[in-house]
Amino acid sequence: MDEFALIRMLTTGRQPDPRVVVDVGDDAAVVTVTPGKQMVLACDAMVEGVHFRRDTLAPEDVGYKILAVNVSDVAAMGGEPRFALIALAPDCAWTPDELRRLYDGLYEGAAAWGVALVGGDTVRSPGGLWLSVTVVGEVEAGRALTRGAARPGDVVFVSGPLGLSAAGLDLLLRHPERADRYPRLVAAHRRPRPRLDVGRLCASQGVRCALNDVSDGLASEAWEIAEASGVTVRLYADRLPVHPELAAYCREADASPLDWMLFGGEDYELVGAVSAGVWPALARAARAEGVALVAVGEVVAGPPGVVLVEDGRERPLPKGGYNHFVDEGIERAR
Ligand SMILES: Nc1ncnc2c1ncn2[C@@H]1O[C@H](COP(=O)(O)OP(=O)(O)OP(=O)(O)O)[C@@H](O)[C@H]1O
Ligand SMILES: Cc1ncc(C[n+]2csc(CCOP(=O)(O)O)c2C)c(N)n1
Ligand SMILES: [Mg+2]
Ligand SMILES: [Mg+2]
Ligand SMILES: [Mg+2]
Repeated sequence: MDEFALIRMLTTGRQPDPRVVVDVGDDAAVVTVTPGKQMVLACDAMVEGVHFRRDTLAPEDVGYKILAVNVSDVAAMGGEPRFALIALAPDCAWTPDELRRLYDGLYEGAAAWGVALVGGDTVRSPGGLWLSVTVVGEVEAGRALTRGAARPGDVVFVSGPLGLSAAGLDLLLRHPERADRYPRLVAAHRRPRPRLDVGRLCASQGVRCALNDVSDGLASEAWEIAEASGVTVRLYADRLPVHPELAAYCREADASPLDWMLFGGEDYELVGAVSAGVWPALARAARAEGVALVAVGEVVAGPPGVVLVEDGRERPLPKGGYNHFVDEGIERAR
């Protein structure tokens, strides 16, 4: 199948979207934006062998996940996703049918999150699949939630349990025969759920709120907030919500839930900070929508960084977590 036939196969047969003025098929897409809103733009890539392997994600999961991780960044700004472009570079081991299945996952996510896929690029990779999505979202002017908005006295919260995706990956790589026993761990890894509900809730309160999505691990994302805000973030180990499946798998695998919760990554939950005065109303508003925000720490004045309180003792937490060049050796090779 040649390049043009492949693009046609992957992109035809969709319902027209009234927001899209010029769709796939021209030099660029043209779309309608909402007057008075600001655009939110994010771009995240996934690479075979780095973000997934053929035995950890099915083609449908790869398509779903590349959109989910991009939508998650829009959620972390308090925005709503609208449009997406995808650059796709398969090697010759990927069949047209597998790429079609990848697009099935992509379109499933697009329908779930209100995203119109308006274009992309298709090139050949010399080895392994590489793909990158650019997502365009919108937020009410002046309402975007940044990493730099945390202040001493704030409550630090998370939108749900952490460490599930990393434990799910460990399970899929080391004990695939046990995967059926841990459906939540596997789902967290293969089908992350971007927290648009939480991002929108935080933005709708009209209050100062720092927000970040957890892609590299809670420790790393809390560090990002601490550095951008010029504050110290204090986390309490015993306040981090431990999912029962994570606890059960850790008992079986003789692993530490805390390590996965702090450093595992790919959670795509949100971590935020709001003033202690605002926190009860935010938590109540979330509960009314069926969302359990969990207070896991506080912001204090001090050098930018993160500290962890465990068994009554406080210690500095390194900016550990997933880091492409540290893990893959560029940093070490210097
Ligand atoms: N090659 C690049 N050129 C320009 N800007 C970049 C580049 N790579 C990343 N950025 C920008 O750097 C900032 C941080 O990017 P980063 O990828 O760390 O955040 P993230 O997407 O939230 O995290 P993750 O990729 O782990 O999900 C973003 O503003 C991003 O757009
Ligand atoms: C096969 C395989 N090995 C390792 C991992 C773990 N992993 C890869 S990238 C990343 C952080 C998020 O990516 P980014 O920072 O690029 O957004 C994590 C935790 C995986 N998913 N699959
Ligand atoms: Mg990124
Ligand atoms: Mg992010
Ligand atoms: Mg990252």
